Amino acid sequence: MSDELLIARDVSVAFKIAGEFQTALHKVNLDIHRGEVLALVGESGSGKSTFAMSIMGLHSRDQAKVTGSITLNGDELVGLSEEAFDTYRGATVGMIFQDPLSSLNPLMKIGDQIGEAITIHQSKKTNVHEHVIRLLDDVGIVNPQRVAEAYPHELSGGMRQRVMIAIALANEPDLIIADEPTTALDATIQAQILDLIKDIQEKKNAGILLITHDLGVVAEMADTVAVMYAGQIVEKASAVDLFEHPQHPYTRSLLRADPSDVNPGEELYAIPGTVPALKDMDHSKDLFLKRVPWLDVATVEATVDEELQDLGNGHFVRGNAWRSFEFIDVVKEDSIR
Ligand SMILES: Nc1ncnc2c1ncn2[C@@H]1O[C@H](COP(=O)(O)OP(=O)(O)OP(=O)(O)O)[C@@H](O)[C@H]1O
Ligand code: NI
Repeated sequence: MSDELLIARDVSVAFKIAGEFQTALHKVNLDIHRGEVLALVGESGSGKSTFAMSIMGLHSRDQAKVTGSITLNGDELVGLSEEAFDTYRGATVGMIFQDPLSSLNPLMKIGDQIGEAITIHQSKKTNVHEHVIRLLDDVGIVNPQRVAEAYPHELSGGMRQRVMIAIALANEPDLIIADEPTTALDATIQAQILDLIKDIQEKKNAGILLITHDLGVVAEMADTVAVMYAGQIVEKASAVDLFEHPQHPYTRSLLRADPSDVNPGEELYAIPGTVPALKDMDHSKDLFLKRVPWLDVATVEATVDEELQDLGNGHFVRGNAWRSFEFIDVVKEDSIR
């Protein structure tokens, strides 16, 4: 497809822990098209940020081994030198993180920081100030002249996140990676920032990789959803399909455990157990089976297919082992247990 922006194929990442490489990400395949918002969801420790960091070349060369292929606009990123990544980062990919305060320089005026982001990647130094003001205006900052003169600590959390977005947009990137962009913000501010990101995606036709724990955010923002568990994609589908016809037990469990979906007085479903430690991740097994109490694990010890199964309509799911079982809906399961 011609509007293909990011193509990740068999991307694996291993971290050197106590002298040994341990797999944190196992053969991830994902595509992001221009103008598409792809949400990557999964519990803490499932490997979401590890994937994002491999797109941005932020893994340490000695401590992490990245394999497979990631192309952006057709250019291969895996194996690029630090220097090559420096120029490409910010120019082609913009990043928005959870905590803007730690990414901003406390000693530098906002306007200068945005200006620096622009000048690093553009040879023309003319009218940097004008460009800075326009960017601040673009992200909905009402008094851009004044904010350009301010220091980070003088701004609220929501304003700082707007500034980070302005920096991410400074060079009109094709892809924006937003890793928990609103987790640290109040609900009202969160909604404003999400609107802003949505607006940018529409106006600039940028592709967005949105990493979040919040399924409400996914429902509102995402075109496509990829569900990650223990370093693997276990399911991916259009957002509508995923919410209406979740297949993998992990996806079903996540949906069931969504706090925004629970009625007052109702107990929230908690997925039993935890994501396995890296050393315990045998990717030839369905690593989630242990955490589905209503399946008889002993009889489902079968290995699972490496490839995601194509259910049609862009809906993919991993693993056949659990499918031969009469699957009891997670919701009903509560009353059975
Ligand atoms: N630099 C590193 N060295 C060693 N292990 C790491 C490193 N970075 C991540 N890991 C491990 O890789 C796994 C995946 O971590 P990652 O941060 O990608 O998860 P995540 O899905 O982004 O979680 P969260 O939702 O908490 O941000 C975890 O077990 C983590 O401890
Ligand atoms: Ni993360």
